[in-house]
Amino acid sequence: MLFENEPIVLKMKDAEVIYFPAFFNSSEADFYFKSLLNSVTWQQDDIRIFGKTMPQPRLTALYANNEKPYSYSGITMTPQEFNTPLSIIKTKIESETQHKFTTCLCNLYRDGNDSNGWHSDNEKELGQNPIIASVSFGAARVFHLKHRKDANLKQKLILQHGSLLLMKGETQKHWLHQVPKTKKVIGQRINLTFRTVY
Ligand SMILES: O=C(O)CCC(=O)C(=O)O
Ligand SMILES: [Fe+2]
Repeated sequence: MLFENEPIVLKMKDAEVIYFPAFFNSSEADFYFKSLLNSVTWQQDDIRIFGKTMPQPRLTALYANNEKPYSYSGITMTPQEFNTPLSIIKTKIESETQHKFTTCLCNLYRDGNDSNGWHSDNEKELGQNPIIASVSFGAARVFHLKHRKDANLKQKLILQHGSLLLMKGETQKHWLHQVPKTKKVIGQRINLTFRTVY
């Protein structure tokens, strides 16, 4: 199809969200899915929520081109150096966004029971109005956004294999996002969130 990778700018109050459904073509996306599944050092950390310790409901890994750690949900992750596939993907995203990223938080959702609860990427070390570039490979998953103050304002997207989602401007300040569990029988999904950690 001719315009399949035209970016979709979501009409959202207090937010700037842009979705590229086919940022990678299907053979590139297949290649990166397999190569990241094998090359990323996936681990399951314990998180603290409301004073309770529990295993995170997905596997994660942190990569960066500096030594700065990243902390969220009561855990502090120390980065490893970027591997080859992550570096290539980072360069392609930097050329699209005209923004330099330092860090990539990788998520592996093993099946529909893995998830990412309501949060915003508003950690201090990301600075004000951070740009977050989120790449998805593998099983398509639902992604919800909801406004912090106005319960009527919601968005639902299906993040496709090979897609890119950009969240910028005041999105993190005014909106929360999540990847809910699903009862559907689905395969693994890899998500990469590129960030700049100051
Ligand atoms: O898996 C996703 O699409 C979202 C990941 C996310 O929100 C995060 O890592 O902060
Ligand atoms: Fe997030």
